[in-house]
Amino acid sequence: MKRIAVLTSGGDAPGMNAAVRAVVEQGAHHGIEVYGVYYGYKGLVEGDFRKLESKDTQHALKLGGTMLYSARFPEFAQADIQKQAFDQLKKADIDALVVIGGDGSFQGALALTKLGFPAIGIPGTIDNDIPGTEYTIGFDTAVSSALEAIDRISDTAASHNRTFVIEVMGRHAGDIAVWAGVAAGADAIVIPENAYEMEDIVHRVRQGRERGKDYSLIVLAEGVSNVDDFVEKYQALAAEQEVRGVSLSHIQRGGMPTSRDRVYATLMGARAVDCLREGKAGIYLGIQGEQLAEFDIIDTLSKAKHKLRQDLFILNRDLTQR
Ligand SMILES: Nc1ncnc2c1ncn2[C@@H]1O[C@H](COP(=O)(O)OP(=O)(O)O)[C@@H](O)[C@H]1O
Ligand SMILES: O=P(O)(O)OC[C@H]1O[C@](O)(COP(=O)(O)O)[C@@H](O)[C@@H]1O
Ligand SMILES: [Mg+2]
Repeated sequence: MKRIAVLTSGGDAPGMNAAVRAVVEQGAHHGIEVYGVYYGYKGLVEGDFRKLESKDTQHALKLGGTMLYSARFPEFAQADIQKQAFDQLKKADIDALVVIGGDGSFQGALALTKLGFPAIGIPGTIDNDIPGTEYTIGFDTAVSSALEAIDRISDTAASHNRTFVIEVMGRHAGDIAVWAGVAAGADAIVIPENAYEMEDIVHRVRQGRERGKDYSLIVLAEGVSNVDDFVEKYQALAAEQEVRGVSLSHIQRGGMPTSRDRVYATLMGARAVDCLREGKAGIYLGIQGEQLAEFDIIDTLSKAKHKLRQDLFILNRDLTQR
């Protein structure tokens, strides 16, 4: 193996750069040239490749976002477009590809592998919504950023004895909401995986106030509802409370990656190169019980479901319920 390429795809996630850097350095360690593909699958089809050296990735390692840029390029689901990418890779004399992204991006990696071009995935998404792996690059930073914002909100919430509903990201997954909510000591966490009754949430918040709490926090996952609609329905049942809603939106997706995101990204970036050298493809990497693990894209992505930490959700519910 002489030359491999790496791309980032889907929503960017803090720590993606650390994974790119590990691919570049592990490649160099084995005498393999590494090319960066710019703008995900769009750049793959257009042949937007540039050789990466240590100096290109050294500083980026600690930065959020992705130095390779990213794109949502739905056209890549089409067979003729995939063939164009295959041809570009062959033309550039590239032997294998590392795809850093989410479940959608892994489908692209699988399509290329089926065409006969070896590709391997690294989970990079703040949502932590990929089956098999307990962890995705960017999740830890996103939770920390959401928590910092919630902590700031709690200062002003306390000063005015208000109830705040804070909408966090996660598309269809409640992981960011659960982790940020537990860490913030939220009065309620509302996620798409679990049904909820608005009356129950109002009741729980009222109980908290009766126990002397100064303010109330409800962490809402975006997959349930947008925050304005939720606040309207909540306020209708809790006329005595002064309620405010805020969506943290893309604030959660930026910023310098935490040490955990950088370390796991580095582990997975290096392992991806090793896997390709061992002839593995059509798989993605992940973490299980703090250890690196490998998952078959076909077997795991379509057949398994991502497991949310329900124990943490239940813990929070028990702590805030009488
Ligand atoms: N079924 C598919 N087949 C091939 N490529 C796909 C498929 N689904 C998504 N992709 C590619 O992966 C990109 C990222 O997917 P997306 O779902 O937006 O984000 P993520 O990878 O973070 O889940 C898409 O824009 C598209 O280029
Ligand atoms: O930035 P966009 O394109 O509006 O997408 C927002 C979505 O992307 C995410 O931030 C990350 O999702 P992916 O990593 O799967 O792309 C989701 O939490 C959110 O629903
Ligand atoms: Mg996704």
